Amino acid sequence: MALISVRNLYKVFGPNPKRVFPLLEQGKSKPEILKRTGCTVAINGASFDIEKRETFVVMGLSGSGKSTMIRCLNRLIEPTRGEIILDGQDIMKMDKEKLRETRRYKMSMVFQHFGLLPHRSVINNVEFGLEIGGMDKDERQKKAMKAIELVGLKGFEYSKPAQLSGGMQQRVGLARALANDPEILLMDEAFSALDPLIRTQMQDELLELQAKMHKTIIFITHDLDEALKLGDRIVILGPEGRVRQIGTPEEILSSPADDYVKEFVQNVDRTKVITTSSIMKSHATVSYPADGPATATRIMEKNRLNAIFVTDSDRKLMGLVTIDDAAKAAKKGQKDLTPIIQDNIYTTYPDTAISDLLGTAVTTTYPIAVIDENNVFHGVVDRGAILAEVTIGIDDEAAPTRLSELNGQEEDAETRENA
Ligand SMILES: Nc1ncnc2c1ncn2[C@@H]1O[C@H](COP(=O)(O)OP(=O)(O)OP(=O)(O)O)[C@@H](O)[C@H]1O
Repeated sequence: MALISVRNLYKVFGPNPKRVFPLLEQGKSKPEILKRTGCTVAINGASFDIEKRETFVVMGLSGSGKSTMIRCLNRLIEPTRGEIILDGQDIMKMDKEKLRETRRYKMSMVFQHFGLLPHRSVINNVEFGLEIGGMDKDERQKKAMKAIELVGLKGFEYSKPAQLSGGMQQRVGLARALANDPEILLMDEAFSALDPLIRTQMQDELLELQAKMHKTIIFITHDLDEALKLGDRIVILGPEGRVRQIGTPEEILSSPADDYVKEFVQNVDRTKVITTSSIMKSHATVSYPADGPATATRIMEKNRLNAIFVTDSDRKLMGLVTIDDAAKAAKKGQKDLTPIIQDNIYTTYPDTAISDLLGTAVTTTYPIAVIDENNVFHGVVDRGAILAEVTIGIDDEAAPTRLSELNGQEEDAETRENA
């Protein structure tokens, strides 16, 4: 079951927002509705599920409703209509006390501009929420220290925010959100105010932290690269506050739902996002010690292969034999594959980005074997599939031309001139 389930969520800002719904049903646009009613449709019928422990990115251009969306999830902004179910409980129906408890213990927020109290030290900032919640001093300081260590700020606990760089201030913001160990982190453009280098570093650190913490993270950004890097799944909001697509980075890049998303993603370097698993193919193997050179030769001939991978009885990859070696060994009557197994072959993992395979792809003669962390063989990626991914979307106007075509064109020109 999803941790958070959002159904038909609407937020309309302005006087008497309910009168906007008939206009929405008639398909009136956001600017038209604003003109006619003075109301702004910020979220227009959004539905999605957020799974436990995933990083769910809400992505869209300025004004598409991202901040409104994340604030509706904890009702910092009161939705106009819809349902938000958190762990089986309807947030829309919670009374003030229950809502306060949910905000305090279940979800914490990290803001773009850090939101730190300037006169308080790092540790006092981090423990602030716990203090408000009435936790005693020893316990809250212990929790705050743990969070400070987690974000790599040990040694700075008694500094004031103004003494820290932007990246460090945002670490304090993150530590403050983590201090009460909430299940859900709401991060609103949390890295957008940082210099590009620091921003990249914080993204990497968040990925590392998340690998240890396994929180459910809802991360808002207007930056597609950031969304693709951090998101397990991404929801793309259109300018009219509608959900345009929900999917993994690979799904969004490979099959954009409409022209809006297509335009969004067209300049992204796909090879950095698409991973080996999406272009992996199955490949014939022989099993050691059951199969010998004669079987290997037969399978290669049947499948028109010049080499075949060898696995042990647990499908662990041992190496590869070529058809020449296998045929020679079979002719000599050898039964054992061992002397002809080559183990100087290339391997990769299912989650490796295709861009990391390019160098190998142009040098190796054989497909690259895809294995998991236990060395179990899953399939192969070949040069053709890698190049196909790299060349998608490349404008081929200046591509090489066949010599015969060039000659043909000259002949045509001559014929025209003579005519
Ligand atoms: N308090 C408000 N009153 C009226 N309109 C609002 C209010 N807050 C947001 N809006 C409008 O709602 C729409 C969505 O705004 P929102 O801030 O959620 O978008 P966003 O995607 O987060 O944009 P940005 O990245 O610029 O913050 C916009 O058209 C905005 O002008």
